[in-house]
Parts: sequence; structure tokens; C-alpha cells
Amino acid sequence: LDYDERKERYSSSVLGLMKLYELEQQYIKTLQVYAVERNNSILTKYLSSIELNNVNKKSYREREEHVSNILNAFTLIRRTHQDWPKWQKFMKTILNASEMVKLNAIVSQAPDKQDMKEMLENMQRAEKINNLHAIDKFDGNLSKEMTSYHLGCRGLFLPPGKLVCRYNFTTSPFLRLAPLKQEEINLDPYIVVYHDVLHDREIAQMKEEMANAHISNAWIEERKANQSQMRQVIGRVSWLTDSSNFMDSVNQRIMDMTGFSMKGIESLQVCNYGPGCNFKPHYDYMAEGYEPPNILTLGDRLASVIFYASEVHLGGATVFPRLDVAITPKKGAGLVWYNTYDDSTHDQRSQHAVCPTLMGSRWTLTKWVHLSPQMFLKPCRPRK
Ligand SMILES: O=C(O)CCC(=O)C(=O)O
Ligand SMILES: [Fe+2]
Repeated sequence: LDYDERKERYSSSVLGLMKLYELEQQYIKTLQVYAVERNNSILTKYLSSIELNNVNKKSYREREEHVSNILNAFTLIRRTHQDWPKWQKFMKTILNASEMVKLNAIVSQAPDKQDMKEMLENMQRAEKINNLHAIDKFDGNLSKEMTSYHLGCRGLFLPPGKLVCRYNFTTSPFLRLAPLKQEEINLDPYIVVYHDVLHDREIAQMKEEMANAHISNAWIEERKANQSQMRQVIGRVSWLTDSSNFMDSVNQRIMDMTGFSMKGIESLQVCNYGPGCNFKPHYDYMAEGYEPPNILTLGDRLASVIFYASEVHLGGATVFPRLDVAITPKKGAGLVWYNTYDDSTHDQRSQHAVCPTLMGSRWTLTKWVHLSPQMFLKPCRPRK
């Protein structure tokens, strides 16, 4: 499998698609010059067809919305992957070698076969899981978890029973002054959402920092019978570290929300999912074949905190297939759950997944709460 995981993938994040959008604009502008100069009607027609597609995407926000739509993302990848090499051949007939150099430089950055393959897979997955067409057509081979995952993604879980929303005044002393809006999602195991805990200002800052950060793909490994490891690309991630301007305040907020210590675990993970990208059911703790970062020094991941840093218009829920619980991302909200029992053994009910996003750029900020720093904070109760 010739797969370079370090290569930036346009299709795996909205951030990547935005880069491709800009690249195409650059390409169009270059061709436009030649279309006018050489008075070439074929070229002019082609350019106006793309322009029709991209009309009035003047602001960053409009362009972001455009590429966040899975159908637009697909056409963009297809156009740049398939059409560009063909146009390149045509351009050779009307341009000289030095003019071609400039065009070649742009075309060399075009999405490759792998991008096209992944985009197609994203489309298929989105269609299958969100059931855009065939209602009730279940794949007979799906496991119980996957079936539940699909149901959750389609919004088919029953509404929860008696759960409440309240102001939390008690988890940390600071909350007596500024209580947090807490919504119970599930009682056993405990899952809650805090509303309005990530501020717009912090989200804006995060995105700004991400524009210059080193971003890489996240992937999970799958073993297929008699095959080498297959990788499923799920989104674009980066880590915020010491240099980040708002890391301290977010860590403080997590301490207020959870009562846990963030000592030694300052860094935060940022994810941006491309249209159709998902995260299959998995556990956050150390499991067979999966050793999360820092786990040997800081201990297993006893809880997880996900801040939703954008609205997702369609898709992108967090689903707990064993609990029949689905959480719709709400900008500024923070989801907290436990991965372990009180005696720190693994709780398999914490299995969770992310549904494919269909419309909207899904941004999250993730924090894993490790066990060791909680040594004197969290009582180790025997399991009932
Ligand atoms: O983004 C989410 O809702 C969950 C992400 C997740 O499960 C993970 O990063 O381990
Ligand atoms: Fe997870």
C-alpha cells in the first residue's frame, strides 16, 4: 500500500479543502490571463463554467461554507485531480515552455489518486451512515455496535429519560462566583455537557493558531485478513502546546468542569474534520494494539473532554453505541465522560464514535484526563 501518512490530504479536513480552493483560484487566474491574451474560446468557456460553480464566494466564511458541503468538496477534488492534467495537455499546445513552468508549479500540487479515493470513500460513508437514500437498508454484516452507531448518526435514538439541566456551583471554588451550565446526558456511566464553556474569542484564536501550525492526519488502523494495515484517515489534527495563548485558560476551565488536575498534561488536541470524515467506534483508553501518547508516563485516560468549536449543520454527532446516546455538537459546549470505573478499570460502555460530517466544518478541542495526576484528588472506590 503506497500511502504516505505525513502527506497533507486535501479531503480530510475543511482546512485542507480551503487550501485547495485557494489553489484553484490561483490556477483560474493564471488561465484567465492566457484566455484573454490568446483569445481562446475553449478556455474561456471552461473558466466561466468553474466561475458559475464558485459564484460570489467572496468572504472566508462563504468559501468555508462552500467547501464544507460534501458535494462541493467532491466536485472540487474531482475537478482539480481529473481536469487539471487534461488542461495541462491542452495548454501545452498554446503556451511556450517558460509559460508552462508557472502552470506546472500549480498543477504539481493537485490532489493525487489517494485524495480522490479518500474523497469517494467519504461520500460513500456519508451516504451509507446517514442513509441519504436507502432507508432501512442495513448491511447484514454490521456488528451490534456499528448498527447502533448508524442509528445514532441518523438521529434515531429514543429521547433520554429523566435528566436535568442545572447550574454547577460546586466542582471548584471558582464556580461559586461563576457557575457553569450543566446538562446531564447519562447518569451511569456519567456523561455531561457544559454549555458556553469555550468562548468565541478563544475559538477565533485557536483557528488563527492552526493556520500556521503543523497539521497532520489522524488515522486509525484496521487489520484486514492477510493484508497489511489499512489506514482510515479521519480528520486533521494538531497539538496546541506551551506557545499557545489560551491553553492555560482552557486548562483552568477543564479543572473547573471536572475537578481534575491538569498537571503534566497541558497540551490540547485540535481536530478539523473534512466532509464525510468520521471516527469509528473506539475506546480512548489503552487497548489492544492502541497505545495513546503519554500513557506510560501519565497513566491511562480516565476521562475525556471534547469542546465543540463550531456548529455542524448536518452530521458530526458524538455517539455512544453501547448507551444509545448521541450528542449534537454545539459551538462552545464541552462534553465530559469517564472511560474508567472508580477503581480505574476500563469501562467498555465508554465506547464512542464520531458520525460523518455532511455540512459544516467540524472543529473540536480535545483533552484526555490521565490517571496519575489525579492520585490525591480522585478517591479509588471499589467497583460495585
Ligand atoms: O470529536 C469527538 O466527538 C470525539 C473524538 C474522539 O473520540 C477522539 O478524538 O478520541
Ligand atoms: Fe475517542
